[in-house]
Amino acid sequence: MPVASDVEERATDDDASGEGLPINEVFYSLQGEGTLAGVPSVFVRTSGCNLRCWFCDSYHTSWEPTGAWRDVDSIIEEVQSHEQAGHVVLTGGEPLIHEESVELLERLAADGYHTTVETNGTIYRDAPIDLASISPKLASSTPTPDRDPKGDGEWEEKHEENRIDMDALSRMVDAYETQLKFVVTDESDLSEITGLVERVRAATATTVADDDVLLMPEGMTREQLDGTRSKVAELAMEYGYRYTPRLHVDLWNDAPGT
Ligand SMILES: C[S@@+](CC[C@H](N)C(=O)[O-])C[C@H]1O[C@@H](n2cnc3c(N)ncnc32)[C@H](O)[C@@H]1O
Ligand SMILES: Nc1nc2[nH]cc(C(=O)O)c2c(=O)[nH]1
Ligand code: SF4
Ligand SMILES: [Mg+2]
Repeated sequence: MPVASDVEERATDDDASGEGLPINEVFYSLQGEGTLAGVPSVFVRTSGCNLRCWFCDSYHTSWEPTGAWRDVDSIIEEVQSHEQAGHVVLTGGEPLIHEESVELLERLAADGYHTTVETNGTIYRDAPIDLASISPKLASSTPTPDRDPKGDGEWEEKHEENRIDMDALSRMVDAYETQLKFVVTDESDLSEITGLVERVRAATATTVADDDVLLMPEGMTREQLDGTRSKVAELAMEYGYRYTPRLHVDLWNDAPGT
C-alpha cells in the first residue's frame, strides 16, 4: 500500500500518466445512489481527491488516501471477473484528477460496459461516459475546524476555493448525460442548490430538468440517515426535485466493499 503522499504526488505529476491508477478498491454491488439505483454494477474506486468534505464516506481516498497502483489491464480483468455485470461505476476519491481514468473508460466502453462516473464536477475530461453523476459540493460540506475529521481546519480554505468550478461543471453537463446529486445536510442547503441549478442552466445549452436534480440525504450509516432521510424526502417534494436513497447504506450499512 503506497503512502498518502505517493498517491497525491503521482496524481498531480504529468510523468505519472501511463503508469496506471491508484486503486482503493474494486467490488461488485448494487448501484446505491441516483437514477440507476438497484442496478448490479462493478465499482472501481480510485484514491486521492482535490477536495475534503468533512462528511466524506470514503475517508481512505480523501483524508488519508491509500491504495495500490494498478495498470488498466489488471483493473479490466477484475471487472470482467464479475460476469453478470454490464455496468461499471468509476468513483473515488475524485476519479477525474487522474488522466489515466480516461484510458480506463475507453477500454470499458470498447468492451461494451455502461459507464457511470461519480465526480465532484470540478475537473472536465473528454471520455466515454454514459452517465456523469455529478455531486457539486455545497458550503455545508466545508471542513471548518469544528467539523474537521482529521486536523484543525487546514483544508477549509482550499476546499472552499475549489468546490465549485462553473466552467468545468457546465462543460460536463453539456457533454454528457448528467444527474446533479446534492448531499443535503439540512433545509438551509436548498437556497444554494436552487441558485447553483439556475447558474448551470444559464451556462449550458442543455436542458437541466428538475428531475435531473437529485437530493441525497447526508449519512454514512443507517443511524445517521435516520436523522436526515425523511426531511430530505419532504424537501424534494416541496421543491419538485428528485429524491435519491442511499440504498447500499439501507441494505448493508457501512460495511466495506458495498
Ligand atoms: C465518495 S464520493 C466519490 C466521488 C466524488 N468525489 C464525489 O464527491 O462526487 C461518492 C458519492 O458519495 C457522496 N457522499 C460522500 N459522503 C457522503 C455522506 N456522508 N452522505 C451522503 N453522501 C455522501 C458524494 O457526494 C458522492 O455523490
Ligand atoms: N453500492 C454503492 N453505490 C454507490 N454509488 C455511488 C457510490 C460511491 O461511493 O461513489 C457507491 C458506493 O460506495 N456503493
Ligand atoms: S469530493 Fe467526494 S471523495 Fe472528495 S472528499 Fe468530497 S465526497 Fe469525498
Ligand atoms: Mg460510497
